[in-house]
Amino acid sequence: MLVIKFGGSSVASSQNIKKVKVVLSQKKQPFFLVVSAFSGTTDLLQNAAKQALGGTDSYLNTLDALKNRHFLIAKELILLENQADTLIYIQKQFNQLTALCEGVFALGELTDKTLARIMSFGELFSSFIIGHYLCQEALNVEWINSLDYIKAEGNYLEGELNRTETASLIKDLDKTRNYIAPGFIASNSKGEIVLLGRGGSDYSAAIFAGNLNVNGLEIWSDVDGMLDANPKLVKSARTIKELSYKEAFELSHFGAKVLYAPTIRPVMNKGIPIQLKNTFSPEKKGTYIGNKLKQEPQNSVKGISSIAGLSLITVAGIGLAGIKGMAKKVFATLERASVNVVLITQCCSEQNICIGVVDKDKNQAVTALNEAFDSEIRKLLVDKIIAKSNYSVIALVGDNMKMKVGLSGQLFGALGQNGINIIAIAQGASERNISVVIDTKDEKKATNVLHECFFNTVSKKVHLFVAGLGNVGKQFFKIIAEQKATLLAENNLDLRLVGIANSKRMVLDELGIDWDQGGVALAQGTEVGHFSDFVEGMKKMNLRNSIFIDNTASEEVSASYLEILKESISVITCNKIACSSSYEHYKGLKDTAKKFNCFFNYETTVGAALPVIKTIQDLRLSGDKINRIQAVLSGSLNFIFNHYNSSKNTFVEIVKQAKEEGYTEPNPLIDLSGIDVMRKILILAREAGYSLEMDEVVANAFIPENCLHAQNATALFEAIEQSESHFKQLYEDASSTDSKLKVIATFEKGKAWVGLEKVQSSSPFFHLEGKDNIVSIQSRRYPTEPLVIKGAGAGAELTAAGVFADLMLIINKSIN
Ligand SMILES: NC(=O)C1=CN([C@@H]2O[C@H](COP(=O)(O)OP(=O)(O)OC[C@H]3O[C@@H](n4cnc5c(N)ncnc54)[C@H](O)[C@@H]3O)[C@@H](O)[C@H]2O)C=CC1
Ligand SMILES: N[C@@H](CC=O)C(=O)O
Repeated sequence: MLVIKFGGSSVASSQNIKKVKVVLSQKKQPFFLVVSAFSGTTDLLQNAAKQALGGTDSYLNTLDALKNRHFLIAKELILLENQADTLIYIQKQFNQLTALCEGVFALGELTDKTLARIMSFGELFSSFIIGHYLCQEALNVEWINSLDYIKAEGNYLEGELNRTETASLIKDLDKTRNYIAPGFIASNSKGEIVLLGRGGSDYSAAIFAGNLNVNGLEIWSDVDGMLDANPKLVKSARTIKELSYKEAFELSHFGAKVLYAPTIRPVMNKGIPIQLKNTFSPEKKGTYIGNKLKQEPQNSVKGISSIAGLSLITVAGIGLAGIKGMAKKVFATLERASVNVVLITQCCSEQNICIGVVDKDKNQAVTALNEAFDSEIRKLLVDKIIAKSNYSVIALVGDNMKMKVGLSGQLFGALGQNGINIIAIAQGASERNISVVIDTKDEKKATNVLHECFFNTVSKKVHLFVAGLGNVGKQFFKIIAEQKATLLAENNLDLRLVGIANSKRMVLDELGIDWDQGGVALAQGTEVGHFSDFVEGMKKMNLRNSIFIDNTASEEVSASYLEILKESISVITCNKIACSSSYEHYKGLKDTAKKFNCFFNYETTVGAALPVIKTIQDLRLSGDKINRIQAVLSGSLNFIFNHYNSSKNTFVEIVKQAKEEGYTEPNPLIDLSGIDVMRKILILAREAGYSLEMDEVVANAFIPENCLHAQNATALFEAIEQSESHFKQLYEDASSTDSKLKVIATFEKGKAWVGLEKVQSSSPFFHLEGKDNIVSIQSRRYPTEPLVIKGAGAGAELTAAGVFADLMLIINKSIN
């Protein structure tokens, strides 16, 4: 014999009940069928009772709607000539139900005993209707009333099973016949109705299964089995194929609603396997729970469960340390107050015991504890006891977690990397469950982080927020659009664009924006008042593995890094403003990134994609000391002076060309004035370990005053045009001595300076072609022959590639 239980959604309509019949008719052995109420019925019955208690007659409408639904389903399933018995039964039961609600209405009183009676009708209706239908379909089932077989005592809404009496009542049932019985309901020794708790139909089925010692228990619902995480939180949650009883218990206890936790014990004791199946996809295997696990689990962690609505109560104080019986007093007090303890932690100093309870119990628990410890509180041995709410518990579950070294480290590391604070930790000696308490606002993020961390078949999502869709920004989008599929296939990485902003608009979309359509999405985005709107949106989304990328030249955007890093969101930038702002701010950004377990990468601020900053950092890390840096750091200025020939073209033509080719800053005055190079040498000096400020960098401007004061690019071009003779003079002075003009930045002995110099063919800078940069570093290890980095140092595509490299560096360090 099999015991088979169908949940509320499986019997929600006549069509669904027909599917149930198909499943049953394929069974090759007798079955004992347990059904839930048609979905939503128990809630409506409870509502009707509460409406009646509230003194409004709206309960009558609720009951009417329920009656009509039950009549309708019965009429759709049962042939006209067979309907009478069923309809009469339903009508009689509804008469009783209505009378009960009228009593509640008249008395203004609703006891648990009455509520249990009212809520018991759903399963009685459903089992009776389905039983008659199955008989009509020749499945030959006998309807029995669970009230006559399952005995429970105590709380009317969540009774405690009387095992002995239940066993003696069930044992005489005939295992060669088919039965149907209502789930959820039992009766006590006085014959009153007692419920088995919400979800109790699973438990009813397990009680029948255990006592009849059947071959198996099947639990059919509208999901494919037990998932490895809550699918409402984790879209990539997958069905677990097999679980031990204990694993299933841990998972169902901690929130996996597909199986009511008490269900496991009655069948586990007899070694009866449980199969979780989907009524709407019966071909799927579902989840097997039992002793005979066929597959060696690949992952030590089988599932991640979570429950919200937890309050933490801390009993703390010097009076707790070393005094025997304090813990006993805490738990005895909570037991007397009927408070269920979800989680306990105590540190070895014994100065505090932290208890997790569900929110609804917190006031009761706090009052009881404060009363019990009144004398200790008065003597200041124990602090006044308070509860803090809005917490969630997340648990990793798996039998094979035992003795797995490093697992907790992985758990804490993954959460820490995403800025998720762990408030309390609990791990049993069985090591089957490690639970952490976190703020509920982080529950979804944490569950996803852990799911990606412990189930390596799931692709890892990286959430990207990008500011700037200009020259560099567009190239960056293009690179990702081209690389996305390869990254997914080869690196299991899903780079998801969840936010874009430019100076005018922004879009935020957790589901992801197409990398090919960034511009289109942005054009339809909302207008941005201030960049802080975008930052607020990022914070609110609170997504795991978040990275912000600044492809702008904006001061406003760069001013937001600190706030972003404090959210544990890494920052990548090619914008030089933040790194060349005050030393204190620059240092603060680096320190904040470390403190909040994230990264601040800005390799492209010097030499575009050339590995200049990384090289200096590595030299220092390995103990080298930088003594001197001499460099050509402006791609655009090198391009301009390499291409300007006063007899063939004008200076303004070349500057315009440099801008068009994407080498200059959005405002080319930043290049021509020397500011861009000053910023760069300042950044390099700081990376070399010197706390220099921008106003300490000495620069000799080579453009005339009228150019220096131009307000925008157009005005600048006009001013340059008017000053052609100045530039011609510069050119001729250099070429008359076979020299070339180079803007050279130098850092030496704690000082930095920038200037236009005439270099001769003997100089290593003489042959620097096109838009190239060169950085020559002298250090303790490279005292005479410098370490030289040379190559193209400007261009949107190269810079975007450098930004992408910074992104992959972060992903490789933190996510993979
Ligand atoms: N072109 C190159 O070779 C290199 C450029 N860079 C840096 O790349 C950055 C970007 O340069 P380009 O792409 O040429 O500039 P661009 O002017 O073409 O694009 C700038 C983008 O930033 C957006 N933006 C401006 N203010 C904003 C704000 N307040 N909020 C949001 N978005 C804002 C603009 O709407 C635009 O989409 C600059 O900081 C530059 O120094 C760094 C290394 C090399
Ligand atoms: N405008 C810059 C671009 C790179 O930082 C330059 O000319 O080098």
